Amino acid sequence: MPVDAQLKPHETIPKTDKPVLVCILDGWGENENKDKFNAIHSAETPVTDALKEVPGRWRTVRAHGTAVGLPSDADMGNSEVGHNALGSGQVIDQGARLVDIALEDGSAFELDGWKYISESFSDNTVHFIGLLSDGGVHSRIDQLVGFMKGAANDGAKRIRVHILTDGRDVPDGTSIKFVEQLEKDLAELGCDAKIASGGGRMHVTMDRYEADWKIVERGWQAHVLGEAPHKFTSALEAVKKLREGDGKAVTDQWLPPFVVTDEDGKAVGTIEDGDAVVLFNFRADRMVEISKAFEYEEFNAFDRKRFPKTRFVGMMQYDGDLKLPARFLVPPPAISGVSGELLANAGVSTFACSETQKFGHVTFFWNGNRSGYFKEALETYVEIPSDAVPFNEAPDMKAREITEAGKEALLSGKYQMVRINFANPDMVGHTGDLEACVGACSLVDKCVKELLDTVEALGGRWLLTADHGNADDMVQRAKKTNAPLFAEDGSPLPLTSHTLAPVPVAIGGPGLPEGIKFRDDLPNAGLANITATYLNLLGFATPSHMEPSLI
Ligand SMILES: O=C(O)[C@@H](CO)OP(=O)(O)O
Ligand SMILES: [Mn+2]
Ligand SMILES: [Mn+2]
Repeated sequence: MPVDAQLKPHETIPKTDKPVLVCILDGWGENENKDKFNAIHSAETPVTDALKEVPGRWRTVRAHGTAVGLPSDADMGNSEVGHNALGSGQVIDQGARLVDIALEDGSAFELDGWKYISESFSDNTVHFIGLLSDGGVHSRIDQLVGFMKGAANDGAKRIRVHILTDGRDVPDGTSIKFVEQLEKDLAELGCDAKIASGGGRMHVTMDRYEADWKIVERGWQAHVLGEAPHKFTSALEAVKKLREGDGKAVTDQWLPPFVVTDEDGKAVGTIEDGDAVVLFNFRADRMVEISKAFEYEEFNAFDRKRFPKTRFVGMMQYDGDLKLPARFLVPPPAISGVSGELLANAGVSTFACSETQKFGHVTFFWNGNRSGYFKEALETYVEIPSDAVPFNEAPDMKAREITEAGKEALLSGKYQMVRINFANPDMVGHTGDLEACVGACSLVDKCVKELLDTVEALGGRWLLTADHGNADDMVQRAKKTNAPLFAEDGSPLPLTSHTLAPVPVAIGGPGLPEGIKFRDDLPNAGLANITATYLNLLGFATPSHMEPSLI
């Protein structure tokens, strides 16, 4: 669809010289389940509760499935698709769906990326590295199998898979079943195909936004060099043993790196000159660093020790600005006409801030998977460094620091738009620790108060929303009855993933003309409808290529 390059003034809402705040509560869903396992419901949230009572200025929107460009309505939302939608105002076919289509119609095997790696099939090894689950947030096992079958059909002699265990988009403990399933699939390929190395996604390879390069270094050592503190002759044994831990059980997300060896202790799948390497995750954020390690000649993040000359591809191109990686299997979604670009063209000054774990969400994903600025002179991006710990151990995260930075930006008078993301409900939600998550949600509610009070005092306008659910349900539930599920010892089975819940959206501020209310003819609105809504708050009309405004 052609996109508008310029914003036009809104017909009735005047531009304001006061700041407009857009605040994202990451992982804050509005869930029907309102028992104690809903950490938001259990938390002290007087501020966000009160917003629900304001007539015509609070509602929910859809944040999962087809409303955000995912293959089906069984797919939970996530930060990538959520922030893409919030930033662009469009429902775009996302990576998961584009890969499905390319596999279904066979086009994936006609494209340049596939031809490039095919040259390694007859004499070298083809390696697949990625997240092993059916979570559908970063990757899917059926897509991995689809590409491995394609490789075997096209003559690949030797396939090695380097697995990152999940337990975050899927329940903890499912790593075992996915390894069993993968081993069965590998045995059916009819070539020499094995799992070669692996580790938990939060500890090995899948770092993001340079929060901790050690994570990527561990992966490099295991996948490429065949070096890890733990060696096993079978991946299944590796996962089972490593979950037992050393006195204290370890969850799938946090398994240490391991290497699979033959009977003589030799790694079965190091990565060598001439090999092909495929990163099979479609989602970008956690693949950027490992892509740099494989692609960049000049590289200082850690000592690679050996830098094999590989035929390297991503499932997609992960960063449109950096053109990283240069080669890929399926072209990524083309996201154009995003709000950041239109606002920069209109001369609007913007401040964006979060902590490391969500920094790229409010910048990179928001801007349609671009890592740069549109007009640097108009944009200030502030990253507050995240702690490098499991976040139930420090559930406050950097919420206070983000609040301070946001208030300072609002009060400075330098910015017309201030964009904030609070990471806590999502990042603490992923730990499955209910108590920590309840505390985190209470704190975020207080931080929201401080920001809204600041906007109120300045006479500005604000919009508060979220990108998908997470903290709103912390327990696994029976499919039919929704009843919480418990382990044999009576402890609740933690839900570490996002949810399918819709998310709240609220608007307000003394600068907002009194009659402005949400319309009632968009019952199925989704996150993409929010973009035009905040553009309206900034005094601009809805661009023709965006989903309709909620007001
Ligand atoms: O941590 C992540 O990578 C995902 C879950 O897989 O969460 P979010 O989409 O909120 O970033
Ligand atoms: Mn998120
Ligand atoms: Mn998340």
